Amino acid sequence: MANRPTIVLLPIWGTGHLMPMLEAGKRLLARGGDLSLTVLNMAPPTPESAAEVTDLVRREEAAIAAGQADTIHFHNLPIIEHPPNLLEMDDFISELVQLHVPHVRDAIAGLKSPVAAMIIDFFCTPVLDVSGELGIPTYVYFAGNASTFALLLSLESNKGKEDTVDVPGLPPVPRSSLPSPLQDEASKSYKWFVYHSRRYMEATGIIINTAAELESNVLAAIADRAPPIYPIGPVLSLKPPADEPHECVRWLDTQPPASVVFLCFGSMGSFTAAQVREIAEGLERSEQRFLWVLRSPPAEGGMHPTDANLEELLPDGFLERTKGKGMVWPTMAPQKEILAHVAVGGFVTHCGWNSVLESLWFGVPMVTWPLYAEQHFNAFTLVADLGVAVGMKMDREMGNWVESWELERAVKCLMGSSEEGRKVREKAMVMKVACWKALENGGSSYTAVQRLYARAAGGQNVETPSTVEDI
Ligand SMILES: O=c1ccn([C@@H]2O[C@H](COP(=O)(O)OP(=O)(O)O[C@H]3O[C@H](CO)[C@@H](O)[C@H](O)[C@H]3O)[C@@H](O)[C@H]2O)c(=O)[nH]1
Repeated sequence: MANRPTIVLLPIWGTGHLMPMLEAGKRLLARGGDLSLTVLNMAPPTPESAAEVTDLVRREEAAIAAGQADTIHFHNLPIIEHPPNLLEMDDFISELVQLHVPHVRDAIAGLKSPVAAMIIDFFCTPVLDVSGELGIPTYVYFAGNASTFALLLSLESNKGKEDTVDVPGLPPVPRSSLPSPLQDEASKSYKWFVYHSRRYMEATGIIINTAAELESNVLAAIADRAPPIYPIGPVLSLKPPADEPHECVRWLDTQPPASVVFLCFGSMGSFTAAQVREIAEGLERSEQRFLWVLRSPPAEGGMHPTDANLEELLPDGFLERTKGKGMVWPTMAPQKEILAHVAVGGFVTHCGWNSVLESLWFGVPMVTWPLYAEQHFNAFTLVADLGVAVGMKMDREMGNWVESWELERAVKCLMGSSEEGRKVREKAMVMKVACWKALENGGSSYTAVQRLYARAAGGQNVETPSTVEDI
């Protein structure tokens, strides 16, 4: 049907942002109603991220053709000249979004369908000018967790604080755990985040990829300081297992239950050759079984990690000595399938929020190795608040350097018989149950999607609890 009302999604590129927003949109569609989604795609700034987005859109379009025809439309925004690549990543994204504002206005004006609502990425707040002008209810989609949202809301009240900062619902947060852009209050990135956090207040609602049970203290503490919050997660894009299992999965099939520690560092994580050697030594000494996704730093001028040359990087004889007990995989791996495998007992992660949710979904406890973005802050909350991870000592000034003995200690602690490891494993299982329940019919996230649908799409006959405590 050509003119059914549409919900416009405005994601930024990158798997960690685009996929969860699309999945959230699909959850709204799944609630029925005569509704479609229109995804406005900004041109990604690098060939790698462009390939990633093209691939994703192609797969989605194939799926739509196979059954969901006519409900999701992809609309490419015009290619614009990028701001200089020398900017910090967060500045770059915010400035790029700002340059897109007139094109978003034109794209919406050109739509044949009436726009019921917009859902925009949390970097896209300049677009609130357009939705305000056109009178379109607009929701901010927060792809990170509620704790990070609460941190952004409290930026200005924490200005000038030296050792720790106060985030509603959390224990005092050491400044050293703040995301890098928020450590320097004079920086442009910091100012951009203050800008975004002020503009969140103009949104019709805030959708967060979390479950009420995961971050109940934080959600309760910010309920009256923000527009209505919809914790609808975990929003994961889980696919049925491939017909032909991946090589990593086949290798896991040969390992005992809960015996393997999995190491993987997101879409952008990579290490220097010296750090790779340190990891190898730590893993070998830990005597734990492992599956290690190892990627090398980006090529000059690039932003994405490259495939690793294992022969060059790993210590002499490492692969031979760890044969049968360890596997090193030199490129992206199917992380969700791996975390779902019964042989996996622990996860050394960069603490990207999607990776954390995927780990909790499968009840896998973690060791934290944050690298960039808000990951140091996530690591703090995973250890100090949620209790689902073992922390590691690292030198942030030295590119998040971790000594081999520290990795050895943390991995043994997570996988072995220590009291700390036992508690962390137990808590991860509790969170797994909470996450699954949240998505069940009547669960907290299920109900939050109902509330959102009722408001954003004008759905009928749905229960509408009015506060976070109600869900
Ligand atoms: O070899 C790999 C590596 C990654 N993934 C997947 O890629 C996604 C990675 O997402 P995430 O863990 O969130 O990491 P980033 O891609 O680094 O995500 C960015 O966006 C997140 C959400 O805002 C933030 O929490 C992160 O800090 C930020 O870096 C996950 O679904 C992984 O399963 C794979 O499947 N295979």
